[in-house]
Formats: sequence, C-alpha cells, structure tokens
Amino acid sequence: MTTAVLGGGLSGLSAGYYLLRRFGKPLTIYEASPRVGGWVRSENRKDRNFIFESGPRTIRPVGLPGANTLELVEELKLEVTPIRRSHVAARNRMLYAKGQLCMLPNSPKGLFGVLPPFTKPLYKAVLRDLVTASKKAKLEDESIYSFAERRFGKEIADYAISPMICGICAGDAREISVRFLMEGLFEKEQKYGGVLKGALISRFEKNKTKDTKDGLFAERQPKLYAQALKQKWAMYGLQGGLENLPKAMRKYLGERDVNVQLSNECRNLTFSSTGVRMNIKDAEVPVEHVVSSLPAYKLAPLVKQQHPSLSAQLLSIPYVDVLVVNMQFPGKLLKQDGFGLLVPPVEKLPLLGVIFDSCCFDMGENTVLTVMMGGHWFDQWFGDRPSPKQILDLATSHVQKMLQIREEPKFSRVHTLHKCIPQYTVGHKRRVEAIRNYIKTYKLPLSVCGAAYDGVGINDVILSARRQVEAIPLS
Ligand SMILES: C=Cc1c2[nH]c(c1C)Cc1[nH]c(c(CCC(=O)O)c1C)Cc1[nH]c(c(C)c1CCC(=O)O)Cc1[nH]c(c(C)c1C=C)C2
Repeated sequence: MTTAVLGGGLSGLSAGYYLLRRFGKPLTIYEASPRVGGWVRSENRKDRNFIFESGPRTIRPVGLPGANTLELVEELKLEVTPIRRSHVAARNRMLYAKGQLCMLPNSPKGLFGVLPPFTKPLYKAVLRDLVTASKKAKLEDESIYSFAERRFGKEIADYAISPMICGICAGDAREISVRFLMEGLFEKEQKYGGVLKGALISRFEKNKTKDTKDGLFAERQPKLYAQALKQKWAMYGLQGGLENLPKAMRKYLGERDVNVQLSNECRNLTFSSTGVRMNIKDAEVPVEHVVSSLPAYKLAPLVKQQHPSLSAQLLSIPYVDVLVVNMQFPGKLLKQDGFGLLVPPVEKLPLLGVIFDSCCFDMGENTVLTVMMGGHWFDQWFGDRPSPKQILDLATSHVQKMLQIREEPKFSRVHTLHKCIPQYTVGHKRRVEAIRNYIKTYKLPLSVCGAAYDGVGINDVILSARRQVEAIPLS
C-alpha cells in the first residue's frame, strides 16, 4: 500500500514509524516547515550547561500510553534522564495564590491540615462528594469546572482544578470538558451518584484488565517501561533535550528510505475510490491512504472542496496561543525547589505558570525557568501584540515578585506559539466521534491523529498515531 503522512511533528513522525512497520514503503512524510518536531524544540546551550525548551520537556511513564512511548525511546536507543518519585521535582508543585507561594499536598497526610490557599482541610471536599446527591437527569458532558464545583465545592474548582487545566492545556476549566481529564470519575458519578461511592463500588467489580495488556505488547513489555516501574520514575527527559526524540525518529525513518520532505505543504486533498490525490507544490501526488497529523484547523481547508461538512467539524475544535519565555540566571536563586508553580485564573495575573527547569534536570550552577502566558486569556492580556521586550519584561517582573528574585535573566528567549494547544471543550468526544464516523461512512482513505483528537500529551499523540495506523483497513 502506498501511504503518506501530513505533518512532521511528533504525531506525524510516529505515524510514519508505525506505517513503515505495518505497510512498509513507499512512504512519504510531508512537513510544511523546514524542520521536524513541531512544538518540540530544544535549544541546547552546551557552552553554558543549560537547555531552553519551548515545548514539552518531560514525559510521564504512566500506563499504556507511557509504556508505548518508552518502547519507541528504546527502539531509537535514546538516553533518558529519569526523575524518580522521590525527586524534589516530582514531589513539589506549587500555586501562586493570594500573594504567596503555596505548596500543593503531595501525600494523603496533606489532606488533613489547612493548606493555603485553601481555607478548609481538603478531606472536607471528599466528604462533600460523599453526601452530595448527583443530578437526577444524567449528563452527557459538562465542564470540568462545573463538575468539580458540584462534587467538591468552589474552592477546589478555583484553586485545584482550574490551575491544573492551565498546566495541561492553557485552557479555561469553565469551558473544558470533564471528559478531558476526569472521564472515569465523571462516569462513576453518573452511574453511582458520587465519585467516592463509585470508586469504592467499582473496586469490587471484576474484569479489570491491566492496562498495558491490551495487545500492544504481545511479546514482552518494553524493557525501559519495566525499568521505569521498578525504579519508580515519575517522569523522564532526554539527554540533550526533548527535541532529540523527533530528530532520532527522522534519522531512523531516513535510514530506512522513508522520504521525509521538509518545506513541502499539501494544499488540497481529492479523494476517489482508489485513493487520494495530494496537491503538493503544483504537482498531484497519488497515494492509497493518507494519515493527517495536522492540527484540525489546518486539515479543514484541504478537505473543504469535496467535504465541506467534514471541514466545518474540524474547524469546530478551538486552539489557543501560548507565550513561552525561557530565562537563565547565573547561580542557584530558588528558595523552594520543585517542578514549578501554577497561577489559578481567579488571581487574574497574566501568567499561567512557571516551570523550574533547573530543578527537573541538572543544569549546573544555573537557575533556568520557563514562564508560560496567554492560553485562553491570550487576547485579554496580549491582544495588542506587545513586543518580545515587553513580554520578557512582564514575565521577569512577575517571576521576580513571585520567587523573590532580584536578578535580571542573563539569557532569555521569547516564543509565541500560535494555535499550539487544542481545547477539548464540552462535547469534544462527540465531535471527534463525528469526524471519524464521517470518514468511515464516506470510506475516505484518510486517518486523523495527533493532539486535536486523542489527548494533548506526548504519550497521547504517539499512541494516537499507532492506533490510527493499526485501524487502517487492509485493501
Ligand atoms: C502553565 C502552563 C503549562 C505547563 N505545562 C503545559 C502547559 C500548557 C503543557 C502540559 N503539561 C502537561 C501536559 C500533558 C502531557 C503529560 O505530560 O501528561 C501538557 C500538554 C502535564 C501536566 N502538567 C501539570 C499537570 C498537573 C499535568 C498532568 C499530568 C501530571 O500530573 O503530571 C502541572 C504543570 N504544568 C505546568 C506547570 C508549571 C505545572 C505545575 C506546577 C506548565
């Protein structure tokens, strides 16, 4: 079967990897920009012993998606930097709220004291869930904010759930679907009338399958995954920066004669009963099946001519812009180490959060921070398009205040990531089902994978590519 992939980010390269494994060649990956990796970008300042990441920097080795990524990392022979559960970066996560830095609880003991910014012990929120009846009419979906507020109270919704949503998708918890992060809890509540009640009852239910045993690893669990479990990794990075993952994938594919075409954008797709014709640089390239890893809004115009309603469905998945500011300060300046801090949206500050890179990874005598701003609130704070200098100054002044740092950063970078994170707003699951059902109904030789559909994390997009490739019908 002749196949092609649209997009050379992590999901596109992964689709290429799994297509090669399943169908062999010929296989071409088309990437519009001059590089692979998409949002994954590392600036490795070996001379100064630090790395600036403008995208993700850590991966969680959790469950089937985590095991799947580690299988790939193992195959590519990449050097990992594990962060164990006992590491300070795994244990300490903070909020900046009510004018102070607040440590989030990291053990069950933390549920019993009163920890700012909360005004009551957290176990009371759990009790509230136990005594609160669920809505009579069953819900198909709702916002994660309204779910958390109904079950656990407004304080949890404002100071736990809302910042967590910022820290994953830079989104507003009042718009994001509960199914994005808490599908299991939501369904338990809908079925049993309460989250805790549901969790307790379902513990007694049988037929629980271990989630790494779903046929993906028929022969053996990936060795690295077994190691991650044994050594209790909470997360890991890659030596030299996370961009070494897409770089290694490109090398791997290139060495096996997969054609990775950079600066080559597909402008239109025309489907027929025998396959699909792709318009690439004024040429028509026919293939039997195409896998799109493009953001939904970029695939939409390519199918609009023949399939306007599919195009409209793709466009209904919203995206947000994020500002990323990397900063390096000489010396160890942090008073409290940890993974970083999140800023709850109720604080009405222009920051989403700050990652303490130099706590996660050894960067010698440097303090390296990544400030994230914008997201759902981008236009509100940055609608008048401030200059990179203004953005850096804003990020610096907030970091100095929050972390009590007097110094100015010595090196810095400002990145505007335009439409970088899809928002799984209420109804997202149904939207994705409708898109895939349309493709199935019209028997289009098209698969869609990537962050728009099956999860926004690195593990999610790699597994999304694998599952979509494995679901391609054999012609
Ligand atoms: C402040 C903004 C952001 C921070 N990270 C991201 C944004 C938008 C992006 C991001 N973070 C996570 C994911 C999911 C993939 C994954 O690795 O599982 C994405 C796309 C993971 C994550 N980060 C935080 C949480 C609670 C999670 C969920 C999984 C987990 O528990 O690890 C918290 C968090 N994110 C940021 C900070 C500063 C922070 C906590 C202090 C930055």
